[in-house]
Amino acid sequence: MQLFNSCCGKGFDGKKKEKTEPSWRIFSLKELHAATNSFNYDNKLGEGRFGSVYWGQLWDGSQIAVKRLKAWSNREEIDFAVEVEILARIRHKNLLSVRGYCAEGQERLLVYDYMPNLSLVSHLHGQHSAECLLDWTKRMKIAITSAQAIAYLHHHATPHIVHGDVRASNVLLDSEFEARVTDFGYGKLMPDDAEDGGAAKTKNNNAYLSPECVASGNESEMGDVYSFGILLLELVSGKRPIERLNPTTKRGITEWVLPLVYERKYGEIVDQRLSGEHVEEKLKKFVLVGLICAQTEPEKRPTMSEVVEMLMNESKEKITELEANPLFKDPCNSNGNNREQQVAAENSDAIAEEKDHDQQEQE
Ligand SMILES: Nc1ncnc2c1ncn2[C@@H]1O[C@H](COP(=O)(O)OP(=O)(O)OP(=O)(O)O)[C@@H](O)[C@H]1O
Repeated sequence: MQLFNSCCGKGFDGKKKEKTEPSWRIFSLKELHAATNSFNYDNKLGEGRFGSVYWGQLWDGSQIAVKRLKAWSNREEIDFAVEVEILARIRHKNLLSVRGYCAEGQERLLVYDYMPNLSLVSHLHGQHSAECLLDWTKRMKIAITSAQAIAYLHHHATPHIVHGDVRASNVLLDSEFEARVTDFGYGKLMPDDAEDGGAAKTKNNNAYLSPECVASGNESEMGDVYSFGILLLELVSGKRPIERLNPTTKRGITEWVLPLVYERKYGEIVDQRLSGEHVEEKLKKFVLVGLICAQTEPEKRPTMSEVVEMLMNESKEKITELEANPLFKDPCNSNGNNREQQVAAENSDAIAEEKDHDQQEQE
């Protein structure tokens, strides 16, 4: 606890913080009760696996989102404090880091800045989806900035952090529709004995989870890359990561996108709500990068830094290079080509036979 008190009112790194960046601190339960109208139902923003999130307003007028964790029981308090401190140290303009916490009695609460444009999922599939506020330019910006945030976690944060839960509901949007990736590093923070621990996570997170992560239950950087690939395809197409085709059949987004890429039908992949405002070359690049990230074999996936580089690279040669990846060659079509060659060969044999036959008749 000493650790936290010594940090109150200052950034951890001791550098002068910008005015817009609120300082880290411990909140009292009383203060959070006052801010959220005693966790009133009307203040509730939603509910995740680890608890409910409430909108609140502090005495200085600033708006916060308070995550009230459930099932906090047996762990030592210092574990919570230490883990929260580690996460709160991680600062990047496209990450939504925890702003403070409250640990009183059985209550454990995490405090964040309130994001007025809520989550990406609410714009793609939820309450804001009909308004279509996310135009093509905003989507590209969200893709690049969320990739940068995850790359920062993987390659620059100390310690390096595996997000472990990359998905559209964890990409929040600020007033400028800039991405703020949140809920990173929860694997360590959340208690092992939480009533809906690992199993529920695997179940709920299924659509974004890499095959190796489903098999082993272990999170990894390559697993984050896979999840990001799914997120990218979702962002471009506006489709859910898994679609139910009928009561018994489901289809993953890659299963739908890949055949369209084989036929180079990118225009059928893009979200039809965007009514043609996309740039063809950029659309192609985002789709190809999404699929390259969401490959089954983890060793074939790029790192998140490479993903950022690919998304930002404007050269046409790079797109041609991406498109030449064997992943985008239709295995059936190559059989089809063989078949075409076979049919052509059979036809030329038949023509030759016909010629022979004609010649014989003339003789
Ligand atoms: N800082 C915030 N500002 C605005 N809305 C928020 C904020 N944090 C969370 N929310 C909203 O609160 C709801 C619950 O969030 P929470 O992170 O608990 O769950 P989730 O991300 O939907 O699911 P999971 O916990 O399974 O990852 C979501 O709809 C989310 O958009």
